[in-house]
Parts: sequence; structure tokens; C-alpha cells
Amino acid sequence: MIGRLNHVAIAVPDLDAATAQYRDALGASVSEPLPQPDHGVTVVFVDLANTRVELLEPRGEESPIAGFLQKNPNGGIHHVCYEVADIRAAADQLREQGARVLGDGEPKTGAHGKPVLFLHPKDFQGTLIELEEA
Ligand SMILES: CC[C@H](C(=O)O)C(=O)SCCNC(=O)CCNC(=O)[C@H](O)C(C)(C)COP(=O)(O)OP(=O)(O)OC[C@H]1O[C@@H](n2cnc3c(N)ncnc32)[C@H](O)[C@@H]1OP(=O)(O)O
Ligand SMILES: [Co+2]
Repeated sequence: MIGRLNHVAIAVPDLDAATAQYRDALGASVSEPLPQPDHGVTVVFVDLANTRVELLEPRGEESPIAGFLQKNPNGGIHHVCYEVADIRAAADQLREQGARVLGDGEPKTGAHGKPVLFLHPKDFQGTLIELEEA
């Protein structure tokens, strides 16, 4: 079912500072800040040779990452994103196995313009998983 690792997301308290560190201290190629109001975050992509890092800052009152940052005030790895060929088929299969697909179960459009869904971290070794349709 899962294919390539599409990105690893890091939640950060200060997106500008994190972006500058990846650009200047780590010499990475970084995007401009990309507000994602439907997801309650602002994202910066760090493009790597074999995948991406996604730096996430909360946006708005209802950000889904606010709770995570309260528990991890310096930031931390927030989720991993795997690619799947058919996101609805993958979600159906996972639900049949008893996994919790978050939200209303309908894929949303993610930061790359593709359908995405999230799986509860408690069902996958304490790791929030995002699925993105390749
Ligand atoms: C622009 C889209 C972009 C893209 O790539 O396309 C994105 O990736 S957007 C990313 C932001 N959106 C989401 O994360 C949506 C899915 N996330 C959620 O629905 C919530 O974050 C949720 C339900 C995973 C957690 O919400 P919250 O922290 O408010 O709930 P709890 O405090 O009740 O947490 C329950 C339990 O899970 C632990 N937890 C929470 N977040 C994580 C995490 N990222 N990784 C691992 N574990 C996590 C939390 O500590 C609680 O554990 P407990 O032992 O019960 O205290
Ligand atoms: Co993501």
C-alpha cells in the first residue's frame, strides 16, 4: 500500500527562525512561507535530494498542531507522509483493519495539491501518518 516517503514534517514555534536555520546553517533549499488556511498551518518546504522536510507553524485559533507545540514548545517531528496510489482504497482498507482515519474521512487537498488523509498516531506506534495520493 504505501510507496515513497513524500515528506517528514517538523512543527516549529517560529517558522522564520526555523527556515533561516535550514537555509543558512544547513545550506538547504527552502520555499517561501505558504499559508494553508484549510489546514491551520503555514508551511515551508525544504527540498532534499530524495524527499522533503515540511516546516509547520500554527495558523489561526484552531490549528491542529497547537496541542503538539504546547507539549513540545521547542518543536519536534510532527508526522511522516507516505504516498499511496489510491487514497480512498487505502483508507477503506485501513478502516477495515480498525485504524482511525482522522477528520470526516474525506480526503482534503494538501499542500502539494494532492488528496491527503491522516491516521491517528495512537494506531501507528505513536506516529502521526499522512497519506498523500501520488
Ligand atoms: C497543508 C497540509 C500539510 C500537507 O502535508 O499537505 C500538512 O501536513 S497539514 C498538518 C497539520 N494537520 C494535521 O496534523 C491533521 C491531523 N492531525 C490531527 O487531527 C491532530 O493533530 C491529532 C488528532 C493527531 C492530535 O490532535 P491533538 O493534539 O489536539 O489531540 P490530543 O491532544 O487529544 O492527542 C491525542 C494523543 O495523540 C498524541 N499526539 C498528538 N499529535 C501527535 C503527533 N503529531 N505525533 C504523535 N502523537 C501525537 C497526543 O500526545 C495524545 O497522546 P496522549 O498520550 O493521549 O497524551
Ligand atoms: Co504533511
